[in-house]
Amino acid sequence: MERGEGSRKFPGGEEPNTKNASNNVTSTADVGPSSGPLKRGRGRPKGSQNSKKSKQSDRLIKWVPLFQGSINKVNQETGNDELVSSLMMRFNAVRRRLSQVKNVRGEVSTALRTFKDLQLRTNTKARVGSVPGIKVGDIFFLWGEMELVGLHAVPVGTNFMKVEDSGEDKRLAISVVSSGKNADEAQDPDSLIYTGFGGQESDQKLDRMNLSLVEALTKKSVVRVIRAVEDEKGSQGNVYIYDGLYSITDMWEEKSSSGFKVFKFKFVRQPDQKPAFGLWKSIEQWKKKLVTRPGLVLEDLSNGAENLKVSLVNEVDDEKGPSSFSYITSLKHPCGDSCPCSNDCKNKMIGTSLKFSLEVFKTMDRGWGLRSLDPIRAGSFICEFAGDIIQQGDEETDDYIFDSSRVSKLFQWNYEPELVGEDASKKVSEVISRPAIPFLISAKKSGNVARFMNHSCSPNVMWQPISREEKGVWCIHIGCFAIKHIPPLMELTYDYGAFRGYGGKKKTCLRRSKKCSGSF
Ligand SMILES: C[S@@+](CC[C@H](N)C(=O)[O-])C[C@H]1O[C@@H](n2cnc3c(N)ncnc32)[C@H](O)[C@@H]1O
Repeated sequence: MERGEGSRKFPGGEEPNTKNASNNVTSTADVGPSSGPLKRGRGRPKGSQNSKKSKQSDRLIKWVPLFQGSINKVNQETGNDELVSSLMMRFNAVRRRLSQVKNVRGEVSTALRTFKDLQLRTNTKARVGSVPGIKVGDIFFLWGEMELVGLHAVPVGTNFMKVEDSGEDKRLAISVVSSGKNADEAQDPDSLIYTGFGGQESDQKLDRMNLSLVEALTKKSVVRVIRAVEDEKGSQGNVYIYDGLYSITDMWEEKSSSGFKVFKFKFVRQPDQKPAFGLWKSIEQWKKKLVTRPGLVLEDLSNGAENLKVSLVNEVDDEKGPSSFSYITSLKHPCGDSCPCSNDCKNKMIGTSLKFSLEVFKTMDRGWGLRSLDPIRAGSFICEFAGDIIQQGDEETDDYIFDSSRVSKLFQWNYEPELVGEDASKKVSEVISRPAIPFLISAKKSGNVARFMNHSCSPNVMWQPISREEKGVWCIHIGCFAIKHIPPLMELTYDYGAFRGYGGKKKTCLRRSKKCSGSF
């Protein structure tokens, strides 16, 4: 089978040509832990640390990086969640790393500029139907990410593959991106009217992409639909939502506003798929207050303390809220107030305000949890951990402890150093630094949204403790960063960690992810 239109092939070892590379733009706001001035790690090449920032930014990208997903033949066929999330994580790590170095023109690269040049080698097999490892509702910020995992291989429009039919080669549509620009595409979460390819300067023709859609209609073959929506948090670009499988049920011709013939295709969503784009539409309506948020208990749990409202929602039972606590927005140190640097911190990694609309919600079996109404891009800063720094001793009976010795698990962002001209023999890692002096924070009496984050053995966020001296005072900040793209309303969870420096009893994990270790 061949890949559909728009796929690019680069022979092994060959330096890819940048000319055809095109991509959507990305925001530079979410450069994540790997870009901050606090990067540390084993094996980091000299000059890449913060203190040597100038040397790092002197480094040039001299060739166009080629991202190889390293998907073997078996994985091309079967795929799985772990493979997809590892690919996406590595890809985003490279994207962020590229935003820290100079490009061939000698300018400090922005994700926008360099990413246009980042070539992908995807060996993922073109297929009809769902793609292993990709779930309905998964989000992407670049069409290149969709290409990488084999979901959709062209920047816009229809992706098709060649199929043999009674000895004849035909093209069959396998996925489409609906831009949502036509009113018909944007409104109904269960169907859409999709306009064929071409028609801007002449009549549309029934060939290639359009013919592949006709073939899918005739064969009653399912087509993957990706809905594009504007990325409100990014400066430019789209978020792409995988909305599951659709069937084409009808097609007809119309005259466009410019008077040319266009083909229209009616797509209907297959039943029994979890809501994806539909959920986004609901959130839009809740935010605009066109519809009341079901289960809303409180509009703002922070009572104005946060820059954005933190809603409290219970769609599970009658509980009216968590046990009482004081809402604070930063860490309280034992003697004196918060760290003096919290308001004028030069550290870009950690902001003091919320960037995403967060919601505390009642889970089925793990008390209250935290999620976002906005999509969160991998690497984004989410919030700080607020609470009281406490002495060892009281933590055994405290469910709201942040134990710095438990977050020291190795976590790597930069998996492909050679792509950005770094020494591949020395594994560059974005190891979470363990502060010299372990500490405990309790968010039992005072805390912020972070106190509601539950544990998962397959987490989507991680905490980065940062300690440094500022104005003669030893300051600690704990920043929470997304390690994956997180769709709206997906619970935010982190790995509480297996190692407990201060003792404590184990609890049974009820999250039951595929990699669940049973307890935390
Ligand atoms: C920091 S609190 C999280 C918020 C808490 N769910 C609440 O209602 O306030 C930690 C506590 O939540 C519960 N919890 C968190 N993750 C869990 C999991 N994966 N399975 C079972 N209980 C969990 C445990 O009771 C744990 O001690």
